[in-house]
Amino acid sequence: MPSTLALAAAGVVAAYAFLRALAVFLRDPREPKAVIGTIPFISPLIGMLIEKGGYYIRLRDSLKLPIYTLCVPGPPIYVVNSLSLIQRIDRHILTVAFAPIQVRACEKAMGVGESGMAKIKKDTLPRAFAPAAAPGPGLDALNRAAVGNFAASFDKIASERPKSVNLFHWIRHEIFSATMDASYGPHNPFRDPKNEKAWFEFEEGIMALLMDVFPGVFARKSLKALDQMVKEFTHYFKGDGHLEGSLLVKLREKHNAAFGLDTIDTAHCEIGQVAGGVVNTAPTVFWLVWQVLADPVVFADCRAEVAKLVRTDADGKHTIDLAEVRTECPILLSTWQEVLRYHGISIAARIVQEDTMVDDQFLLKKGGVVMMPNAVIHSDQSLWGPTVGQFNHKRFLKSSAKDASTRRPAAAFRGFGSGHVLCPGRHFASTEALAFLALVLARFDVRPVTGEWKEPKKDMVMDRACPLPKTDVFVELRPRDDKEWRVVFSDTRAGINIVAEDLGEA
Ligand code: HEM
Repeated sequence: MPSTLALAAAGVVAAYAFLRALAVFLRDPREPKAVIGTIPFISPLIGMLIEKGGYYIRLRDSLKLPIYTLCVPGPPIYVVNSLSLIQRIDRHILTVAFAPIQVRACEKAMGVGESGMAKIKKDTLPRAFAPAAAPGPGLDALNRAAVGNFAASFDKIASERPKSVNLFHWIRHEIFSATMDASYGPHNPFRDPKNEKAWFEFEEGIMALLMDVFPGVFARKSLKALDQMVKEFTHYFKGDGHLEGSLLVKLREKHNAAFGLDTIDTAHCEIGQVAGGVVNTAPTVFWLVWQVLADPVVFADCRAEVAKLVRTDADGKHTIDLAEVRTECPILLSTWQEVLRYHGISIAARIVQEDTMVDDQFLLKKGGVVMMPNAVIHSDQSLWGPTVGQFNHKRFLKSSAKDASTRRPAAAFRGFGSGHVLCPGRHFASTEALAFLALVLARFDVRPVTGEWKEPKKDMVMDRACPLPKTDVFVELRPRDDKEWRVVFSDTRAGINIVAEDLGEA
């Protein structure tokens, strides 16, 4: 009689053989090579959940493949490692599409109702606000309002001298309140701290809502916060608050109405716009500020550049025009771009709409998910040269172009996406980030409370452009002088051109 142990062992072996065979036989041989892992279907899932963005770097280094298939329960996931292959996949706009991701976000994360979803699924979503965020008067007005918000907040902090803050929480609050005020104007619902609190509660559960696995259990707080914010936005739009808001919000409302969405669905959709406006900017600005403050060389270069923007009257009053960060601060700009390259972890995801052959070489099957992790491209030595692993704040300076050790091919920089999915908020966010940094450097001496700058561990979350800090960094903000500061933002109608498409190199 076989022992229970032997029976159990035989069962495990049979189950293993079955799963492995399933993983192999369910595939078409023309699909990219499969990663099955030690436990078929489960190992890749565990890698994705535990290592998050770091998993794809590890697989890139161990597999050395241009593209591979992660065999997980459900549709296959195709992960792309090669920049040239990404560019070729990008051409299949209709069959390897971004729109289904947006549709899923509307339904699962923003909670748009049935009738709204029927309209959204039928037609493609309008890219309503791109003109308001492109270089021009609309963008200038938006950045001017955000900068005005920073200036008022910095005056207040200076009066509370010296003030200790949790660096990430402080930056997240400043970016959030400036961006919301600039977007929604005097009736901005987030001026009420209870709504700002609701936003941060919602934000934590976005991934759980998108995954749609028992959201009532795993994202309960987020769903409650969503309800509260939808009520506030419904009130905002019904009361015509948007008519006093930015061009951005006015255009969005107009397009939603033309699209046939009612006020409640518009309020739901607006939650996605808030997410677009802040979830990536806050952590990216955190790493920018961290990188500049923690490295004495970067700090000295950036502060010297900002000092040139400050004009001081005979009575000691300072004036700074923060529109000049776009045109007069090449080192700040290069540092920003290097932060997006070095720390960036965005993953561009697309859904395969019908079987698609890429270059007669790789089959992407209908229903599959294509993932293109930026960190994989941004850390590829064959693209960036031997210094790829180093943070070099001058990498993107025009004068560094001749330095063979710091290559920087324009198309390999994917911090704001590329091709037909290019971030429309890139000029706004870049200007906002540099203006914030310039103001910190001009107005405060910032010291870590522990006496030393220690890099926080990174949470490589999959729904942000940069990692979230896992540990707190407390700093003391000490005003550099007692003088009055006049912060302005002149109309220059300039943009911040760092992606290949803006540089005319795409
Ligand atoms: C540092 C800040 C930001 C970063 C790093 C960032 C990054 C990105 C990236 C990488 C993509 C492409 C995603 C993909 O290929 O799947 C994207 C798309 C997008 N971003 Fe941003 N973003 C930032 C700020 C903003 C802001 C401030 C807004 C809105 C005002 C915004 C709105 C959007 C929208 C709507 C899309 C989708 C574009 C489309 O439909 O084609 N982003 N962003």
